[in-house]
Amino acid sequence: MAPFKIALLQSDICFGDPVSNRQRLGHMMKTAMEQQPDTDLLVLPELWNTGYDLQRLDEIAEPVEGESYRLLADFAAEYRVNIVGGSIAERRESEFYNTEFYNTMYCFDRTGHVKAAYSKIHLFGLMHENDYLQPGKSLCNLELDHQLKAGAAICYDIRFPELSRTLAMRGAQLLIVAAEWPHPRLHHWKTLLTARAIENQMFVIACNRVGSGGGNHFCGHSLIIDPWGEIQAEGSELEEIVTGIIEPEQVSEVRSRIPVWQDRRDDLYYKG
Ligand SMILES: NC(=O)CCC(=O)C(=O)O
Repeated sequence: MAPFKIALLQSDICFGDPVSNRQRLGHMMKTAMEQQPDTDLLVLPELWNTGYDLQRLDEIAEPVEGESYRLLADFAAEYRVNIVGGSIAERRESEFYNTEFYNTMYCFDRTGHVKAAYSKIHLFGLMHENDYLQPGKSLCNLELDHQLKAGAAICYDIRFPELSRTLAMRGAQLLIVAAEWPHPRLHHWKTLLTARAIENQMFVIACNRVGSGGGNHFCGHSLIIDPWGEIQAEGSELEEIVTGIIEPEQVSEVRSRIPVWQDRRDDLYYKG
């Protein structure tokens, strides 16, 4: 399997201003591809179109396949690159004709076709998500370039090891995380992501935003972690593009060194 070149777009986000955010992220995606034209995968942060301006979702959330979605799809096709589009604040009409809002990640292949969609399943009460958003109802596994198996998570999701374990058991060799993770929990961010990599013997790549908004100051420190738990690349707390190369073979190599998959005691674990 060929090495995979990754760029995490660790951007700031303008609170409640999708037009500026599309300009900002559009520019950053171009810069990433100019700096490294053979990049295989771009990853954006969580809620990059609106930030956490949840009170104004009625005004600023986008319809399904709205402008932010189109920006990502068109860019993926033009630059022949895979994109995991962080997440977008999205509006949907329910079957009862109510408007509902979701925190949704779209993943595009190199032709601009959507490969997978994932709406955040664990809503984060500390940032009032459960007052405004509906939780997603399914998990998300996907395949990049028909060779690299991945699973998706959004921010708070990384606190739930059952999620990454399930994605890994469904074949994921790579966990892709989009986040708006604030201080003072930088230590949790790094520790949880490293634990997810070590316990599942998988790559973890995580794109966090920087800057401030809605009373939070976001940590940055986007990470590329290998299946042995070593940090291959780490962002600062400033806007930047964090890059790295992952070698998919390392997953089977690490899994053969410590056989945790064979040694699991599924017969004893809690099943609900
Ligand atoms: N946007 C989020 O889900 C933030 C999660 C977070 O900060 C945490 O501590 O968990």
